[in-house]
Amino acid sequence: MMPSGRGVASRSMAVQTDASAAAEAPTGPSAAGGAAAASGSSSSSGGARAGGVPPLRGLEGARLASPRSLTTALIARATNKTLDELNMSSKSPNRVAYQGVPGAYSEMAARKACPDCEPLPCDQFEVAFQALSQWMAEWAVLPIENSLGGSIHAVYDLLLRYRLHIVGETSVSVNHCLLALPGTKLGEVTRVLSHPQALAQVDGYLRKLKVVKEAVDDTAGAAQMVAEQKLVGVAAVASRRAAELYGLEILDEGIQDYKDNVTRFIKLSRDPLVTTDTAPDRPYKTSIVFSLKQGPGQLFKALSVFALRDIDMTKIESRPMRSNPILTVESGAAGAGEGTAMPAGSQRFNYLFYVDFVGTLAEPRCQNALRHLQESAPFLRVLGSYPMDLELGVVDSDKPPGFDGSGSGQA
Ligand SMILES: O=C(O)C(=O)C[C@]1(C(=O)O)C=C[C@@H](O)C=C1
Repeated sequence: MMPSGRGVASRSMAVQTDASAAAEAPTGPSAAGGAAAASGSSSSSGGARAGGVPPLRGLEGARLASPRSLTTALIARATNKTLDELNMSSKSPNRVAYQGVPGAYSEMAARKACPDCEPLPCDQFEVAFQALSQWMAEWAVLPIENSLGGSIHAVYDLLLRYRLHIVGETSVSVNHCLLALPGTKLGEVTRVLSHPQALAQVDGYLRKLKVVKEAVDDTAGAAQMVAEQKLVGVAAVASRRAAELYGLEILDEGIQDYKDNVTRFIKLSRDPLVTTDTAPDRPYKTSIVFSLKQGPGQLFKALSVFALRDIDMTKIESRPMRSNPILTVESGAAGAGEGTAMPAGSQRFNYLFYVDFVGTLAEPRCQNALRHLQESAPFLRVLGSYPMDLELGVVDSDKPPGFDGSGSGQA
């Protein structure tokens, strides 16, 4: 039940069913600075509904008890009909796609990043990418890393496959609760459902409880399942808001193994955010992905382009290059040094490197660094340049913006 990915980029409202038309990754020439062309997109007005998406109006007009998420199958139908099935306004231009159902941490991040938007629940990460690519949403907000669990690899892989742009980042402080049907005692719980990241974040706690863990698509979805199916002896790891939305009792709170549990989310748009300001009043971050030439020292050379210019690198992540996962070592690629080297013709894995650094594409030193990087990177793509979130986790998941009228975080 883990999210997976495949995708399409389209500029029309026309429905695309063939997800294999994905903007595939690093086969073409370098694309440094590719994000610098179009103008940034923004606008915000109306459309938000308190408490999330209302229940689905079924095909016969019946109202179901709980909201339904956008799925690949729904996307493949006519767009307006799809929105109608989700009981969402087809007139609202400001939808923000997120993975999960109302009460998910991703919904809180979406509300924080796009305060005036209507959250569009999607059942998989990839569906959120598709909703944005196909103009069913104006933004998508997706988790990219967690302070305890690390990177969310599926989102990194999807970033490469879709031609979307990172235009913001935001973070949510994740405070997990153990939720069950009202009247349940902690000792009666034998099975616990949640998102794999959430289960990992409360691993120590659940070990002590000696329960069976079961992964589902999102935390709030787990709560919804326990409530709707009236699962006795089963608990969900989810937010306090999920308990309120689905009528569950909070058996325990703050159960994550480490108190500081923050998830960083990225905000995606079809258009890049362009700044010509070489010294913006708020620091910017730029995210890139690149491959390397063969041979020793290539990663060192690549990263030195930032160090040489005093550019602060905030993150590096390597992922298998799925389109070309195995490299055959070329003759001459082993370097001139003495010692053990891989002989020509032997094979090794091939990687892509995702790097975040502080700076904008308008800054000459960043432009020079990327130009320099192209010398060792046969493939280079800018994923986005965007204002940095400087207050990690300042929005508590117990008090998400848009519910208490106070928060209006920005991304
Ligand atoms: O399941 C949710 O509530 C989500 O929003 C997903 C997600 C994740 O993918 O990491 C987000 C924040 C928490 O770290 C746990 C789960």
